[in-house]
Amino acid sequence: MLNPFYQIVDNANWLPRLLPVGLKLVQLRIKDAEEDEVREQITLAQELCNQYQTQLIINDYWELAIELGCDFIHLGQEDLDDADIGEIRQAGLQLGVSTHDENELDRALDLEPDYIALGPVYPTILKEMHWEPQGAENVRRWKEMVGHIPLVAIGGLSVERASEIYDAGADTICVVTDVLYNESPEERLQEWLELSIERQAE
Ligand SMILES: Cc1ncc(COP(=O)(O)OP(=O)(O)O)c(N)n1
Ligand SMILES: Cc1nc(C(=O)O)sc1CCOP(=O)(O)O
Ligand SMILES: [Mg+2]
Repeated sequence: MLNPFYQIVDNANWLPRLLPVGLKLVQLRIKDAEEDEVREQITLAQELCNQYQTQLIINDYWELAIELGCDFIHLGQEDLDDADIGEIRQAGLQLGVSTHDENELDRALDLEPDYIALGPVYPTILKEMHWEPQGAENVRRWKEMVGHIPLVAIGGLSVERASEIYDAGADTICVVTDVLYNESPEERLQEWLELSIERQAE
């Protein structure tokens, strides 16, 4: 089962701050870096996540993830164009896939992924998106369509917006800025963890 709270970080240096608070599911999402730098970052993230028994998911770099013995990757639709899914599965990696519309969802479902992400649920300031915000209504629709596959909601989510999105059917909520751009990332993460523990108890 995926943890109900999922944090994306852009650098493994966040991990010594966030893992001691109790973060159990984290994605390393590095953009615009040399391969050696990414390799170092993944290795550091693996060491730290192992210490805290936290699930590490590598974004984009599926070949490095295989080389370094990672066990979970996240790929978007453009990443899928270049990825060798057979090699990824052969290496035993779990796979999460992004979706933004029903065509993308069909493609993702064919891959029998370990989770499906839907975004952007709300407007995000992190990156330019070509899709209108999905809203709680599409989270509900996606959950009906993905069935037993865990559904990850991403994009513009905050502690204040979380209950509506969990209620709509998201199994896990993934964020970047709500924690990392907060005045106190550790305190904001603590709020998320308390909320998600309450959800798990329900
Ligand atoms: C959990 C989660 N959902 C969606 C994404 C976005 O992936 P992608 O569309 O490949 O875009 P980039 O993140 O690579 O810019 C994600 N990373 N994680
Ligand atoms: C990386 C990413 N992918 C998205 C998608 O919809 O596929 S939304 C997103 C950014 C999420 O950041 P924040 O929580 O700060 O809005
Ligand atoms: Mg990607």
